[in-house]
Amino acid sequence: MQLSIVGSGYVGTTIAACFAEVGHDVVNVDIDEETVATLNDGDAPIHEPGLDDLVAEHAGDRLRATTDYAAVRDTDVTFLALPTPSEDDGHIDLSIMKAGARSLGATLAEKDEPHLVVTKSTVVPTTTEEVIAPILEEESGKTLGEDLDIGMNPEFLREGSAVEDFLSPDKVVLGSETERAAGTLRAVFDPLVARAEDPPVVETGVAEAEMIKYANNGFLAAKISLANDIANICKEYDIDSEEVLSAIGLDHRIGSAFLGAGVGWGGSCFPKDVAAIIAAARDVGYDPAMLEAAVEVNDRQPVRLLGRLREHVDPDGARVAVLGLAFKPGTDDVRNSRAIPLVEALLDANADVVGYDPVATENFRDEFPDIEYADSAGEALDGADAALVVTDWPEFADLDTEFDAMATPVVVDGRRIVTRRDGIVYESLV
Ligand SMILES: NC(=O)C1=CN([C@@H]2O[C@H](COP(=O)(O)OP(=O)(O)OC[C@H]3O[C@@H](n4cnc5c(N)ncnc54)[C@H](O)[C@@H]3O)[C@@H](O)[C@H]2O)C=CC1
Ligand SMILES: O=C(O)[C@H]1O[C@H](OP(=O)(O)OP(=O)(O)OC[C@H]2O[C@@H](n3ccc(=O)[nH]c3=O)[C@H](O)[C@@H]2O)[C@H](O)[C@@H](O)[C@@H]1O
Repeated sequence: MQLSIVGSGYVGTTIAACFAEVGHDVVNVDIDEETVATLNDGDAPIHEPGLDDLVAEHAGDRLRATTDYAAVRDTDVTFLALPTPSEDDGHIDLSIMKAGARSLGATLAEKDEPHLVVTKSTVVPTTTEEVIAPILEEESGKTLGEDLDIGMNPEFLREGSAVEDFLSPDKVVLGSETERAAGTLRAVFDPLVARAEDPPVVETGVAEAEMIKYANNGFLAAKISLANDIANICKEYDIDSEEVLSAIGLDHRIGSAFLGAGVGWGGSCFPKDVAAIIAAARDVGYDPAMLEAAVEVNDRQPVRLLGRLREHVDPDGARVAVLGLAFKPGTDDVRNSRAIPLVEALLDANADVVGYDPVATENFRDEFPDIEYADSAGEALDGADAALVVTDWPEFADLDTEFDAMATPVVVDGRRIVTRRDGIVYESLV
């Protein structure tokens, strides 16, 4: 089929390359000329394992990119994969989605045949039907259910495993309100579902599909926060939280995934999506106490980590190595990294901060240009009065003699990743 995707970032580029891989012809529309040029050169504008190879294979053939929205007129289906950031008060910011829908609608005014527009972005319930669809109708002159259809297909890929997650999904969620839209969505996903050996395909309403995404992210974030709540109790009783959490994970009703206790969750989506659904719930008169508690526990973890540090070292004037700047291992993305509130608090306490991350240093330097950065963990630890481990990069598990170069070997581990114990003061957050 002929597909178009508006927005070629983490999601738009990943799904474009994967849709091309399963046999569709795909055109990405993006306002960023560098992104478009990079894609057309056969390179991926974002770095994800396996993505470069897919883009290189299909660019110029089944995959192309342009800044010109008119390209969507030669396609049957358009996916909107645009940013949906947070407003200051946590509400979803739909301004980019609205702008994209306006441009898309204006372009569709010139197309006679019916067209399906699918929300791929994470949007709060009723957005597609009550915000996007009216803009599309107004700009295109088309009528919903006649020569215009809408759908909603939430994305569950994780950064660092985006291609694998999209090509081998746990589930495919297809939200639609007409049989024609449902049939077109099925046709788009049939080759992927066949290739992935038939994952469950959930066919549901548009608003249900929007809510499934928030429920998925909200539940995962809350599961981590509950693990942290339990781990914090264990810590106060000097009980090994890892023993406790790995044991409960054996209960098939709980499962071991996302029980990793530590300094908490960050990234480009959990914080914004949990905040957005809390705000959307309050807008309709419901106070989501569990989701609010998940945020509260999460916000406390960096504070608790600094408290553990203060038990051993006064940060005022101390040289503190911050190991791990990315929001999670396997990515250079620092959006809402837990290192951000920690570095802010250390600087407020007049600490001398040196940061290290295997791949995220340059992105973190954009946020904190005035702190020192090291090219290795060993260099960061050399002469340091304390170390804070914030991201669970596998290489940190192998650190050993590097700690001997510290001025005072105090290691406060926010992710239970460091294995060395003898000859250092080791303090784990949980
Ligand atoms: N990043 C992730 O891991 C996941 C993100 N999502 C959701 O997918 C949506 C997109 O997120 P990302 O791909 O991470 O965003 P991104 O920020 O990586 O990419 C967005 C792209 O849209 C382009 N753009 C902005 N305004 C535009 C316009 N008016 N017309 C055309 N292109 C425009 C930007 O140039 C950029 O290339 C969000 O709703 C997000 O919550 C869902 C699952 C996973
Ligand atoms: O909507 C999105 O953008 C995506 O958000 C998350 O994916 P992502 O943010 O890439 O990363 P995760 O692997 O989920 O980790 C999120 C945060 O939770 C933390 N985490 C994760 C797992 C765990 O056990 N403990 C824990 O603290 C990580 O360090 C990280 O800061 C979801 O896992 C994806 O399904 C979803 O599509």
